[in-house]
Amino acid sequence: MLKLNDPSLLKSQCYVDGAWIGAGIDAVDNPATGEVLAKVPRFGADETTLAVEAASRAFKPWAKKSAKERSLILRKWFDLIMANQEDIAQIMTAEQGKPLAEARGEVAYAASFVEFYAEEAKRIYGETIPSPFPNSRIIVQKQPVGVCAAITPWNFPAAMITRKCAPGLAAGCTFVVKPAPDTPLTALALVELAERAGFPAGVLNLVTGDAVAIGKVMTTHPAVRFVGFTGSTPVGKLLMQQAASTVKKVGLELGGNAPFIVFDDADLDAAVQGAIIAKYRNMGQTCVCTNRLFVQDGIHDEFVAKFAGEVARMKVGNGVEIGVVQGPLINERAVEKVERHVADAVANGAKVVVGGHRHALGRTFFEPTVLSGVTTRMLVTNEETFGPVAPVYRFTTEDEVVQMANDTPFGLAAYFYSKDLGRAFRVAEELEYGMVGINSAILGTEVAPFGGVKESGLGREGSLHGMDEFVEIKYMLVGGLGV
Ligand SMILES: NC(=O)C1=CN([C@@H]2O[C@H](COP(=O)(O)OP(=O)(O)OC[C@H]3O[C@@H](n4cnc5c(N)ncnc54)[C@H](OP(=O)(O)O)[C@@H]3O)[C@@H](O)[C@H]2O)C=CC1
Ligand SMILES: O=C(O)CCCC(=O)O
Repeated sequence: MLKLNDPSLLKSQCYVDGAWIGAGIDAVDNPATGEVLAKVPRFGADETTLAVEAASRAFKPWAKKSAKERSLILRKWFDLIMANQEDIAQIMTAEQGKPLAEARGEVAYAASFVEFYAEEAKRIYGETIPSPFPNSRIIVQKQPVGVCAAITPWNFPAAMITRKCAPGLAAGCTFVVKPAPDTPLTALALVELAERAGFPAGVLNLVTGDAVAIGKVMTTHPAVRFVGFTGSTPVGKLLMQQAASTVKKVGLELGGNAPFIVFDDADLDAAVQGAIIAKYRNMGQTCVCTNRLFVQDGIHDEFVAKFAGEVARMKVGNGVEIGVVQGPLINERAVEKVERHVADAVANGAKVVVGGHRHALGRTFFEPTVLSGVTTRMLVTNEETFGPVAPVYRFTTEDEVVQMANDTPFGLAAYFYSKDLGRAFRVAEELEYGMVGINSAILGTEVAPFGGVKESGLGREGSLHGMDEFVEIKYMLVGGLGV
């Protein structure tokens, strides 16, 4: 059972127009134990329409508040999230599976977006442009887009919500959020803290339930002006199509197929540590986790031996246990996908260096795995595995590896290790990705623009640029001034 300092953070109702509503129907379970943690409502089109209407009524008064007033409420939300960091982390590990240390880190990461955009709320500046017409002025003003919808995944149950909502709320938008069915409890705890922080009724609403029905309302209701989604590319494409019917803005953070390249001249130990982080964070279940490791001939065997040695030492178990660095995968479907990818690679000639099977703990646990001798004919090359499997490819030249790295419809994150400064700029500029880690395996921070190119998505989250999605630019030409 979950033991929280503040048990009232564990909610099992949805939040619409400032009220907690709905009966608990859909079970949320702990992927490590199978224990049912709570049941949440199964809402559909009708309740989502009510939530959109509430957000629509709340929009004008919220947008008319001064930037400083909105900023202060966001700041209070940040303070409350950090004051309850431990409870939210416990809820997150229980429903999502990531080790407690990672969950605490995600809560702080989630809060950082709220803090950052509380500050940015006061800096949504306009422009004045020298007018080509006599006696006139040109003024450009930024205004909030209106009601926004956010559909979020289970792998980052807190950060994907705040990374979308904080800039929008700061700009004066209102929200309807649909969290993933595996992880609604973290989201509900955040909303409970938002209520305590003082967001007026209707400004932030959350519904759980039938994804297709909820998504349909979010993408077709004329009052919704922006739809933000993080998840798989096929669902992102569907939402984009649906949103076209009323020409909504869309922000999409979709799948990745991140390359991690180690050149002969790399710092070997740093590259091994980087590969561990880039591959096994959240059990390989992040869109920026590396899906393909390319290692140059001269350093290949040494890298594989050191890397596999580290991976073999990883402790697997329930994320609340001390020393555990690899928890369960989100569900058995995810384990089956990982098994399919490993079996396909082995059938086509790859060698299992370490791992390769379901873990002795059973059900949702999979052994952290390293495969060598991987070729581009295998499933792991073309599909996001989203699990703890590191396929290692051998390469010879820089041109060859850049071509292999770019040979995918995806373009979210890429990483490479090299001490050659010329190569660093050359390769970074050639990689067709929205984000590139150079001798670094961590990219996410509230101060930098997170997002992809090609089929990995549209728009950016975080940083100054993350605000662009939530504002419309209005140009005013003021004539007849006589000056
Ligand atoms: N970019 C990323 O961070 C993520 C990528 N993925 C990738 O996707 C694969 C599958 O994972 P999965 O969880 O099924 O991802 P999905 O894209 O199916 O789910 C993400 C979110 O979208 C919702 N959703 C699904 N279909 C619709 C719809 N028609 N309308 C509105 N919302 C919808 C889901 O709700 P519901 O579950 O109720 O359908 C969930 O909240 C993973 O293996 C991974 O490769 C997954 C998660 C995050
Ligand atoms: O997997 C995702 O969609 C979010 C990545 C988390 C991050 O590093 O910001």
